[in-house]
Amino acid sequence: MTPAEIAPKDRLIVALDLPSVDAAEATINRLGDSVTFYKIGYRLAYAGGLPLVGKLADKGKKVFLDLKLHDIGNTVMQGVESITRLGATFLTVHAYPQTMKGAVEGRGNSSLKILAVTVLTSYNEDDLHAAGYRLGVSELVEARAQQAQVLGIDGLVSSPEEAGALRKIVGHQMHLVTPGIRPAGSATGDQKRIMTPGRAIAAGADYLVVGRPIVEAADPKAVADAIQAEIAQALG
Ligand SMILES: O=C(O)c1cc(=O)[nH]c(=O)n1[C@@H]1O[C@H](COP(=O)(O)O)[C@@H](O)[C@H]1O
Repeated sequence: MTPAEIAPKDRLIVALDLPSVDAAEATINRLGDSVTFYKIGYRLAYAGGLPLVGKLADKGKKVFLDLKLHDIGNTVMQGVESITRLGATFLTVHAYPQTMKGAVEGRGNSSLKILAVTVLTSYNEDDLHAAGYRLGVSELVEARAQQAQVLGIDGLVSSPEEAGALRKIVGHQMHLVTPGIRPAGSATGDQKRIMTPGRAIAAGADYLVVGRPIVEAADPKAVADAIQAEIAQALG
């Protein structure tokens, strides 16, 4: 599917960063038909949430399984091979060459798409430096994107701040998935490289990942609907 073919509604991915399967199912029910794409990450996956991947897929929803794998290549390959049977659409790995190579091998010809996390959206230049990196944020994001493309990775996770530059590097061959989304006026939390939904879409993002602004809202559906409207408006 080319980016232009992704329906505006399907571009919002709601991060179900909730403490239990019951809490996740309550949020999914409140969001109803508004939301078609969910992300399951550490918090829910390690709280018994993995079977929810298949359950949501059976209901016609798409699932982004955000496990951010990183290990020796063989272990990543075997883990991803197991994950291909869960019914997820996207799976994250960290954008290290051995890890990405293992993930692509493990994914094989299955329908699972591998997303490489370039530089986490909670990191700025100082955080990268403290972690021992020589490159700045944009240089490291772009270098990793180039490696990911050569290795056959399906998509990239970055902040929307890098989406424009990434689009120039990878064209429309790879999905660009951007967390670090904050509707105007909402709390930033630990995110450092952020944009509003409309600006992220205008910058070239295909999919927006939104967690706390929706799942911690008094009315999650109202916030999700407003973000969907902002996405549709930005797409014109
Ligand atoms: O891979 C991710 O989804 C991810 C990558 C990244 O660089 N930054 C990032 O925030 N995420 C995830 O995206 C979600 C963002 O959540 P909120 O900050 O609550 O909107 C969380 O589930 C993060 O784990």
